[in-house]
Amino acid sequence: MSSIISVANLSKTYGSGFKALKNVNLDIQRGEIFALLGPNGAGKTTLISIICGIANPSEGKVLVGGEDIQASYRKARSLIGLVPQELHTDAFESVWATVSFSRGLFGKPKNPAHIEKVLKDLSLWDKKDSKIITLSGGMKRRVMIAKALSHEPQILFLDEPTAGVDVELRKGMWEVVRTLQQSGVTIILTTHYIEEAEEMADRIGVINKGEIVLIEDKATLMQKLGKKRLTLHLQGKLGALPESLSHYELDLCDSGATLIYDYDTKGERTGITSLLSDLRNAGIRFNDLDTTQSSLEDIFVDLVRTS
Ligand SMILES: Nc1ncnc2c1ncn2[C@@H]1O[C@H](COP(=O)(O)OP(=O)(O)OP(=O)(O)O)[C@@H](O)[C@H]1O
Repeated sequence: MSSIISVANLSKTYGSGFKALKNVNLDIQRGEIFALLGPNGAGKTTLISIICGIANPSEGKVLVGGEDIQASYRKARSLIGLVPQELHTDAFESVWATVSFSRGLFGKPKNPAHIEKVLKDLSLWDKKDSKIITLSGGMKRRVMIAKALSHEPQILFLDEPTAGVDVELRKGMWEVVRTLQQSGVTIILTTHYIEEAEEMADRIGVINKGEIVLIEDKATLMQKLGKKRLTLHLQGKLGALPESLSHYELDLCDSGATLIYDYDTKGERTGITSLLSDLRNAGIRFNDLDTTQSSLEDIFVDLVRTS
């Protein structure tokens, strides 16, 4: 895959002197769904605003489809559809008029067939003549997506697409996003919901305090999540591990009172049975044991705490 967005050494300092982005480097691949995770105030909206040409960078460069977002603003911007966090539409206009008007803003000639396809893809076709004010919250969100797609962009930004939305509606939205990806659109979404990133994304990026602290394929991340930890609370303290256990990757902690063994739940063998038998043979006894599994949430919380 080739990159459709390339962000290099991007920094943003607001007028107040606040540094909202610090040397961000990020490439978005054509056709992928990329989820940008981060706590409140991490810089997600600032990053999206700069890529979409709404805010200016203090330093660095952004290319969209090979076009510089500042030097070739109109060309670069026409490749992007943006669905902002806040829903703002003219309450008394019809769905059809609202979506068609958005296309006009990009200077594109009328194309009723495209607007019809977008409304059908988003299950809004039977609402095309309804006034926005009469729609449910979920439908209004879909109108916002239809507006963003009206000028046939190659890239769609969804800023917190399911914030404050109930579970049913969130799942419906995921379906919509998948359909859009299948139609060839590259999607970048920001979210607070780890579950959403886990469910939707091909790659996940984590931003904290203006810095990208992780970018990883979801599959690789999930593999890391397949690890489990067995903790054995020993009866007596152990000075060192006996030679007979040296082929296990064990950690002796708590001044020799706890033994830790990490294993792969997806591996062919976990090694637990033989470890327990070798421990018995070595005369090492324990009072208790527990197992824990790390989740994307743990990784996220850890990253955000330590960075
Ligand atoms: N115009 C501005 N002037 C000064 N500081 C700003 C401005 N806009 C945003 N900030 C600050 O920059 C930081 C990043 O804000 P941003 O909105 O990008 O975060 P976010 O990750 O999108 O947060 P949220 O998840 O809450 O939407 C915040 O501390 C915010 O207060």
